[in-house]
Amino acid sequence: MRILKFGGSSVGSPDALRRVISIVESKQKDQRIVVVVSALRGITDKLIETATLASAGDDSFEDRLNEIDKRHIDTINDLLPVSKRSEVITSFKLLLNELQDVLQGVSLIRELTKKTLDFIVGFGERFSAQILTAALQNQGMEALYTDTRDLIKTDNNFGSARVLTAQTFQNIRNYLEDHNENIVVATGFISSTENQESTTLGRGGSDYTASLFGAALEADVIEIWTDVDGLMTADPRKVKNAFSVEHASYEEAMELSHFGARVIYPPTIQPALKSEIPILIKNTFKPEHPGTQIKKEIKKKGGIIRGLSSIEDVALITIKGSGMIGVTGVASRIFGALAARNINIILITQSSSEHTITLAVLPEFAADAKESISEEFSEEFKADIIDEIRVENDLSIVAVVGDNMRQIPGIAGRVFNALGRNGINIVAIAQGSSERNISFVIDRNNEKKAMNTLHDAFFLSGVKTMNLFLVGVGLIGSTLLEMLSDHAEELYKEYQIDVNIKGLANSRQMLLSEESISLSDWEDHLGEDGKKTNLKNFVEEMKQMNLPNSIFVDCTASPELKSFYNEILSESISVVTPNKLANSTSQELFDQLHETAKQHNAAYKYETNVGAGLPVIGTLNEMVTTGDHIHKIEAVLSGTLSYLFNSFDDSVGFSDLVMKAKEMGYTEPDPREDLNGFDVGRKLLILARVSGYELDFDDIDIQNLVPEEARDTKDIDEFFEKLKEFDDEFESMWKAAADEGKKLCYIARFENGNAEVKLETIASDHPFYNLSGSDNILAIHSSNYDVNPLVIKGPGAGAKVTAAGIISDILRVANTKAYSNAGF
Ligand SMILES: NC(=O)c1ccc[n+]([C@@H]2O[C@H](COP(=O)([O-])OP(=O)(O)OC[C@H]3O[C@@H](n4cnc5c(N)ncnc54)[C@H](O)[C@@H]3O)[C@@H](O)[C@H]2O)c1
Ligand SMILES: N[C@@H](CCO)C(=O)O
Ligand code: NA
Repeated sequence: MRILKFGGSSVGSPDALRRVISIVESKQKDQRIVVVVSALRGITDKLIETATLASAGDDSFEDRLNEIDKRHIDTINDLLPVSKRSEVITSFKLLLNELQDVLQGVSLIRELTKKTLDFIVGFGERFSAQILTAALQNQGMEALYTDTRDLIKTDNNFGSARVLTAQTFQNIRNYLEDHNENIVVATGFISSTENQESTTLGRGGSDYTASLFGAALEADVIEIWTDVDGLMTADPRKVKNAFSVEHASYEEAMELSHFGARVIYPPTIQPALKSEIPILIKNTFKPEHPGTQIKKEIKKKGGIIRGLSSIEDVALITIKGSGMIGVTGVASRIFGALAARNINIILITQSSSEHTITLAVLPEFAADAKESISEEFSEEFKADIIDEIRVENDLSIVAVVGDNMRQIPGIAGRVFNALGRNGINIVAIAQGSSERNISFVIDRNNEKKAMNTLHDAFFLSGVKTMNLFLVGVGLIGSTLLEMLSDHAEELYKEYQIDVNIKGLANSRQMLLSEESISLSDWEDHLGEDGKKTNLKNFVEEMKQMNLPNSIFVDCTASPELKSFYNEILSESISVVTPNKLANSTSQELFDQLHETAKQHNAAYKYETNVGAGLPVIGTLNEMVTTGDHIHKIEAVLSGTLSYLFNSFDDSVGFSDLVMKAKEMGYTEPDPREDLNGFDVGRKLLILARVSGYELDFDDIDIQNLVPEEARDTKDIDEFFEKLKEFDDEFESMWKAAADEGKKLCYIARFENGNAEVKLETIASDHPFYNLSGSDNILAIHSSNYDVNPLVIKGPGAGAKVTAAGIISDILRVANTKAYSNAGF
C-alpha cells in the first residue's frame, strides 16, 4: 500500500494534472494506492476571498465564483474528451450550486463564522478530487472518489481541528475493506465532526490527510508530491545555493519545518512518525529526481548539518532580576502564563548567571506576552525580585539543524565564528533541548546574510562565494573583470572561489544588482541599466544588500573614494584597492582604516599600491609581524619612470616615450602624477608606514621632473604639447649620463625616518643598473636582512600585472574571510 499526495501546484494546471495521472498510473500497477489531492492551485485562497466578500455584502463575490467555475470547467474540458465530460460537469455543477447557496446565505446575514468558512473552503478539494477521479477513470484506471469528511473525524475546533485518531483510523480501514477499487482518490485537508459538521485540518492539511491514511493502513511509504526537489538545505528564496537533501530523520524534518521550511509541516509527520512509515518528498515536475526520504534512522553519513531554517520576524522578551537566582519554577511559571493565553514560545534561553530569561515569540503576541508575564510576577515586581521585562522587535531566528550535531563538539563555535567574520551580531543563543538544533537570534536585516554565510560554511564543501562591488572600470578595473571572466572556472576549481559581481560604477553610471552581473556583457548592462553615479548611494545600497563575503574594490584614481572606506569596513565589508590615495594622505586615516578593519573582521588589502602585482606589501607585513625591524628601503617604485629611463635612446623624443608609457598602461590616468614624483612619493610613504614608521607626505623630499611651464597645463593634451618643448633638455640629461657609461634612475630612499625621491645617475656596478622595461626594484634592509638586503624585482606597472595583483588580494580575503568547510 502506497499513499500519494499531490499539492496545489501539482494539480495547478491541466498539464500538471496529466503528469499526476501518469505518476499514478505507474504506481498502481502492482499495488493499491491512495491518492490525496489538494485544491487546484490558488482555489483555496479564492474561496476565502469569495467568502469574505460575501460576508461584507459585496456582490462581486459572484464574479469570483464565476472565475472558480470557469477554472474548473476549463480543466475538465482540457483533460477529458467530449463524450466523458457531461457526467463530471454535472456533478461539479451540483457542488457549485451548493456552494453558491451557502455564499448567498453568508451574504444575507453578513456573517462568516469559522464553521461556515471551513465548509466553504472544503469545496476546493471536493472539486479537484472529483475531476482527478474522472480523469483517471478516463485512462482506464479503477478510481474511487472519496470525500474524507466521512472518514476523518475531529473535534469542533473549526479552522484547525484536532483529529480523533482511533475512530479515524478505524473508518479508513473499514472504508478500504468495503471497497475494491485499486485507486482511492481522497480529498485532502477536510474532515468533519461526529455531528457531520465540516472541519479543516489547518496548515499543511493535505499532508496530514496523507499521513493519517498512511498510519491507518500501515502503508509502505507516503509520497508527498510537490514542486521542489525535496527538503532543502535552506529556503531557496533566501539562499541561492540551497539544494535538496537525500535523507533526513523525522526529527530533522520537524526541526527544519518548525522554522518555516515549507515542504512539510510538523503535525503532518506525527502519524507517520508514530507508525514509522517513511515519507518521500518528490517533485511532480521532475519525477526522475530522487527527492528526499524521511525516516526514523538515517545512516550517519552526509554531514552533520542537515539544513538551516529561519523565522523572519520575531520579538524577544527578556525578564531580568537578581532575585530570580536559584528560585525554582520561574521558567515553568512563564510557560504556564503564556500557555494560558495560547502564546507559543519559539525559543528560550537562560543566562548562566540566571539573572535573565529570554524568550522569543511572534511579534503579534509580544504585548500580550509581556502583560501575562507581568501579571504572573506582579508580586515579585513589588518585592524588587524582578526589575524589568523588556521587549525587542525586528529580530529573526536562524536555526542550524542536524541529528549528528550531538556527537560533534564545536559546531556552535564554527557557527559563531562564521557569523562574526561577517559582522553579524548575535542577540541570543539557544541550543534546542533535542540537541538537534542550535538557534540564535539576530537583527532581522541580517537574516539572509546569516543564512548564506552558514550555508556556505557548512554545505558548500569549501566553496566560497565572494561578492564584489567594483568602482572604477577604466584600464585596471576592466582588465580585472576580463581576467575574472577568463579565469572564473579555474578560480572555482583550483581555489573553490566563486566570484560574483554585485555592483559596478564608473564616474558616470552605477549599477547594483542582487542577480550577479555578467562578466561578459557588464558593459552593456551598466550602460543600459545603470543610474547616475552617486558614491554615497552606491555605498548605502551595498550596505543595504548586506551580502556575506562582500568586497569593495576601488579601481579609480579618485581622491573621493577614500572617505568611504572606514564606513565600509565598519560594515565588515572588505576593501581591496590599487588606489593609493587612502594610504598616502594622513597617518590618522591610515591607522584608522587598519584599526576599523581589525575591529570588524574585515580585510583591508592594497598590495597593488606598490610594485603592482609584486609581493611587496605582503612581504613587508610578514617581516614586521614576525618581529623584524626595517632600517632602510632603497627602491625604484615607478614603472613609468623606470620604463622611460630604460628605453631612452636618441631615436625617440622624451614626450613621445611618455605617450608610449601611457599607451602601455604604465602611467597614472594623469601622467604628470608619475613625472612629478608624487606617485613614487606616495608609494614610499606607504612602504614606510607599513614598516611601522609614522610619516606624512610633506615629510618626503620629492624631485619634480615636470618642467615648471608644463605643471599647470589645463589638461593632459596641453601637457604633452608643453612637454615636447623640453625633449632636448631631457635628451641632453640622458646623453650626459650615457657618455660616462651611466644611467638615469629615479630612486626612492627611506632611512632613519628620512624619505627622499629623486633622479640619480648610477654607474654599471649599481644594483639598479640592469633594470629593463617597467621593472621596479626594492632593496629592503632590516635586522634580519643585515648583510645583504632582501631584494624584490619585477614588472611594477601595467594593467595585467596589476589586475592579477588585485585578484591575489581577493583570494587572500576569501581565504581569511569566508569560513571554509574543510573537514566537514
Ligand atoms: N596602471 C598601473 O599599472 C597601476 C598599477 C597599480 C595601481 N594602479 C592604480 O589603479 C587605479 C586605476 O587606474 P586606471 O589606469 O585604471 O585609471 P582609469 O582612469 O583608466 O580608470 C578610472 C576609472 O575610475 C572611474 N572613476 C574615476 N573617478 C570616479 C569617481 N569619483 N567615482 C566613480 N568612478 C570614478 C572612471 O570612470 C574610470 O572608470 C589608479 O588608482 C592607479 O593608481 C595602476
Ligand atoms: N603609474 C604607476 C602605476 C603603478 O602604481 C607606475 O608607473 O608605477
Ligand atoms: Na605589490
